[in-house]
Amino acid sequence: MTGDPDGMLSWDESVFRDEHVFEIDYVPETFNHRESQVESLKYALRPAARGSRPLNTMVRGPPGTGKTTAIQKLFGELAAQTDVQTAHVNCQVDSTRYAVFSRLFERLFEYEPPSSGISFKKLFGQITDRLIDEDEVLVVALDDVNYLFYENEASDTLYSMLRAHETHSGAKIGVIVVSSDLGLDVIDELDARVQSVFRPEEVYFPVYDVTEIADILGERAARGFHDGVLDRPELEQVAELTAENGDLRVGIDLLRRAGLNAEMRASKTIAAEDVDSAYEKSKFVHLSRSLRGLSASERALVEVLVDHEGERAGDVYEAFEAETDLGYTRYSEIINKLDQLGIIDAEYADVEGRGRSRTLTLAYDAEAVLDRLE
Ligand SMILES: Nc1ncnc2c1ncn2[C@@H]1O[C@H](COP(=O)(O)OP(=O)(O)OP(=O)(O)O)[C@@H](O)[C@H]1O
Repeated sequence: MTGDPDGMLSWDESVFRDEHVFEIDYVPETFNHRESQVESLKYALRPAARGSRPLNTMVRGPPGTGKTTAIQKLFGELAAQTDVQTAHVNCQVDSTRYAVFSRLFERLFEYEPPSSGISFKKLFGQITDRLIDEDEVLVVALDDVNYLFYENEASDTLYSMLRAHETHSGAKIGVIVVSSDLGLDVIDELDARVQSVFRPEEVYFPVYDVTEIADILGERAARGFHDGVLDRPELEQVAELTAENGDLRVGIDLLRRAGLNAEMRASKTIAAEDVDSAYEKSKFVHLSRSLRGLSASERALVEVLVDHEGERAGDVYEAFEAETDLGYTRYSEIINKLDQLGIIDAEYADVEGRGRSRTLTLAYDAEAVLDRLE
């Protein structure tokens, strides 16, 4: 970087060489520290490259541990080197069986199924016919599959997919289910009829340790910042804060925000204070992501809770009903989902004279939640 020697940025300078590398959808060039997981996935997928049905796989691990990235990388390789069809479905967005299969249709045919709505049976038939006619193998990654469980759609979705080769002879579909909800026992929560046909290979993605985090983020910083912008002590500071949370996304967001903070001070280098103040926002990346996927009524409950923290579920319901007109059953389902997502805590407590009742609290600072709902 050129400029005056006092370490100040001039108007036409930036600490960023390429800010895009800090964005959420950026697929990194190098993907270290996940060698054994990638090997296991390759082993499961290898039959597909030979034209056979791949082994079904269950990928588990906390948020931000590289699960999606590993699959994207392997799908990219399959697309470049084989005829295998791959489909990555984000179940946070497509959270019903119909939506999932619409996405598969779109992937294979390169246009959306008719919006007038065709029956599931027909949609499914068109997908399998296509695979049989073209003699293609399809690998489906159901990413964030926990969302299908929250909507009670997981068993139906998997059952159709796993039995495709029986119901439509010759259709070869393999599935990779990906869950970052460690409280969810995927197999246990499926219906018995699904359990009897689903014996997946298991691949676990543990959190990265602080050394691995520093290595990965150091590499990202070298691509994203100009030389000399981020020194070792600040990189280590970022790595330690990230390790506290375990989600690599926190670290990537932290790098970008710390860079912006340095620029705000017109400084050519990131200082410890830039990292500290960035962390006040970056530590909430997970919350932001969870909130983004919520429906209007789910958001409404979060909003109601901001004013009714710590109250009993029955009392909170009155305020919720006034906002949404929804019944108690749906209300209970929403509580369960928000609890599983870690946005709220719903804990049973004994209430005098009224038996056991759930008390609802936000799992995060109310102000941080409100900021991110807007
Ligand atoms: N080994 C790695 N090398 C480089 N970047 C990585 C690595 N692992 C993860 N990342 C980056 O961290 C971020 C989160 O990774 P990813 O989305 O793959 O996590 P995930 O485990 O799928 O998370 P979630 O369960 O929340 O969906 C991504 O931006 C990705 O680029």
